[in-house]
Amino acid sequence: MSGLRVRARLDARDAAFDLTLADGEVLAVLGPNGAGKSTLLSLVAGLVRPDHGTVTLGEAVLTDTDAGVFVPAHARGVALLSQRALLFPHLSAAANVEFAPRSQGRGRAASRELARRWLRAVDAEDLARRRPAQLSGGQAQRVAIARALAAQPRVLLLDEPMSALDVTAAPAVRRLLRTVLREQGRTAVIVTHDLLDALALADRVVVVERGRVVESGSVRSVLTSPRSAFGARIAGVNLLSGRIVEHGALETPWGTVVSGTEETGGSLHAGAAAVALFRPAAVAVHLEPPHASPRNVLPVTIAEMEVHGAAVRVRGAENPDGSAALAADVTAAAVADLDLAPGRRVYFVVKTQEVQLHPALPAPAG
Ligand SMILES: Nc1ncnc2c1ncn2[C@@H]1O[C@H](COP(=O)(O)OP(=O)(O)OP(=O)(O)O)[C@@H](O)[C@H]1O
Repeated sequence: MSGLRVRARLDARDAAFDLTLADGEVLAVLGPNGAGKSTLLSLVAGLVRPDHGTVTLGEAVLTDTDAGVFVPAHARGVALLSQRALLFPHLSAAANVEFAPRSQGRGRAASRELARRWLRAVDAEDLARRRPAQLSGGQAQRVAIARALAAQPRVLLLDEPMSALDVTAAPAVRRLLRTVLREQGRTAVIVTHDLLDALALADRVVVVERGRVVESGSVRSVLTSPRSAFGARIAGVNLLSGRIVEHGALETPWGTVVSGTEETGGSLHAGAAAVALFRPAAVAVHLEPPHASPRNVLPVTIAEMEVHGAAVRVRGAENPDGSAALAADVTAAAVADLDLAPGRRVYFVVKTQEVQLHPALPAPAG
């Protein structure tokens, strides 16, 4: 047996999980509030004991209720990173990172060297002497990532690691996590509310509802053919699939070219299979194509309109490849001003910086 396997029931929280994770796989866990996502991480981390079941990591049995096995959290080879960097407030950043190897019995000099290496890896070397109170949220989270990695965990668990960061700090942490998770081939489980994070960071996604895994597959498959209520709700993101034709530009099979920004640091080369994602709220609807650049102008025939929260969601006809129609969220005033109605030919206009380009993911595993 390799990888992580969880088969556990926790009755007090009405949770019953059965899932496996291959070595080197990154799994994103999505689901509504209170669905049991954190509970799943707690079961793996050894923070809660299931009423019944097993948690295994490769050959190691971490939990086995029948056999009376429950390896304590610190001895599991599992690191948990939460929303807020839980650094020791009285220790410097460097001492926080050193703590992990020290508590595993490494010598002082070796621990110090490891801490330096990991702080450098998260681009926080110059913060080494600062106390947590002197760090911004994003800086503290980078130090917390260094501390988690310095423990050399076999599995990294991340509980909404970007949700407490402001919008300016989140991209750097997301880029760092992308390096840590995707390029270093780590085994990891990331709980997130953000589908775009799932897409940027994970190989596979599971949707958790009421303490159960209700859907599992590639992020794209969950996006394009959701089978759970939550999957359908989160699929409210526009997605176009195609190939990169030049840096920062994707062409769909029917010849539409969309420009966007790549958060992955320029790894998408011409010919690469990719997806472009943008939120309906980022789309403006025009009756004539605007001339201002840099903007994407997508001709659309309105198929339907529906009230969507405080906005009106305007949906185009299905794309030529049968993928979900593009959607725009506009104000009711705009609907009236532009006289929008089904059948009308309009232009969906979206700024380049609102479009995220990502590599297309491989087919779902299992
Ligand atoms: N420490 C706890 N003790 C008892 N019940 C808990 C505890 N933590 C969570 N629960 C309950 O377990 C259920 C699952 O909660 P959990 O925190 O795992 O959900 P979640 O999917 O992580 O939610 P959120 O997205 O809101 O963080 C909820 O009904 C919650 O009230």
